[in-house]
Amino acid sequence: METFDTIGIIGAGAWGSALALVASRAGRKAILWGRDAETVASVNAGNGNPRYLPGIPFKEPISGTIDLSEAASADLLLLVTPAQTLRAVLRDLQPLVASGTPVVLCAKGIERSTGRLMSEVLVEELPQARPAALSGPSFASDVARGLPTAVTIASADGALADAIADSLSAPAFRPYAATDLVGVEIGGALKNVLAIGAGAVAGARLGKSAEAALIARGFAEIRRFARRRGAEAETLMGLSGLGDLMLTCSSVQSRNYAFGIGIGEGAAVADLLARGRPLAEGAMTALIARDLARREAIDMPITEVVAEIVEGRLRLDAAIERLMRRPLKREEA
Ligand SMILES: NC(=O)c1ccc[n+]([C@@H]2O[C@H](COP(=O)([O-])OP(=O)(O)OC[C@H]3O[C@@H](n4cnc5c(N)ncnc54)[C@H](O)[C@@H]3O)[C@@H](O)[C@H]2O)c1
Ligand SMILES: O=P(O)(O)OC[C@H](O)CO
Repeated sequence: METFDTIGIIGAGAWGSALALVASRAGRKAILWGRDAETVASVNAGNGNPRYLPGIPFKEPISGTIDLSEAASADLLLLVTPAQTLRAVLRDLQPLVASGTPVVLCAKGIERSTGRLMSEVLVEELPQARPAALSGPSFASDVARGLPTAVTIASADGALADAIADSLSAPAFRPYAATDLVGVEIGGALKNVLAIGAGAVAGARLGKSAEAALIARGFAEIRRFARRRGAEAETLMGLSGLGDLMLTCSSVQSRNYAFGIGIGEGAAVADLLARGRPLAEGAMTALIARDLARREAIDMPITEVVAEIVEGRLRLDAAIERLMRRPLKREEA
């Protein structure tokens, strides 16, 4: 099996830092690239990442750098900047990455301007890379603290997925390898939309029954969308799908669920989206998924109302009424 001794992590936010800790715990040399010199200096001084993971000590060695070429020369790259920044980051990486380098996409989203999945953006901008994705129920702060976590690592090349899983496996971090890259990406991206919806229902105190109904029917939408993209139904029943829905749609630790709670409590979406707020990628994904669903005639009524709420064009009570008044149908459809 291939082994990857040095791992370059691109993006020194919460998830990038947590994954750098994982790589180090797995016995690899972890090179964490960040654009913020202060954060990088803090990591190198052994003071952790107080901006994104406050109060969590970094006990394992991580080499921080603001030099992209240093991280880009690693045996394996993890790309951990937000979804909408991926293309720009890949363009910077393009001249620095050796042919055949495996690149693991860790952002959970879809590109707004093109509707492309992260792996599609990767193929366009970094054709010399071997694509993979990491997804599943995993809060950065849990992982950084060393709490037990399981994720999926997917690549169309099963041997590569196995090798990446092996290289990142640590006592409290258990990766499962998979080959359905598209299914894993879709599960990770679209669960954030439902987390906003479930959070809104919780914030408005509409009851746990309503939350469960929204998650189950929203999950049917995700599976419909994934099927259309050629994903395997089984994939969505795994960690990057059902597993991540269970986590993200039930915990205030989730930025997307917390964003939804804010909406349900009556906060203005513009205020919740203001700069400096924690990243709630589902807000962007809702708009993209709604547009793609319309274009491809995929029935996604919950995604549709979440998008309209995020746009400030629909109130939560009107959204619920619209969903409840839809014509009755067979559950499996
Ligand atoms: N935080 C989690 O628990 C978690 C878990 C799983 C997956 N993810 C996914 O990981 C991705 C990153 O999330 P995060 O939690 O680390 O976000 P974050 O907000 O904590 O950090 C984002 C990082 O990206 C950097 N960044 C932003 N724009 C950039 C650009 N244009 N060029 C270079 N760097 C840029 C920021 O400086 C910051 O270091 C998201 O897609 C998220 O869905 C996060
Ligand atoms: O904080 P969130 O909502 O971005 O969720 C983080 C992870 O995706 C959970 O698996």
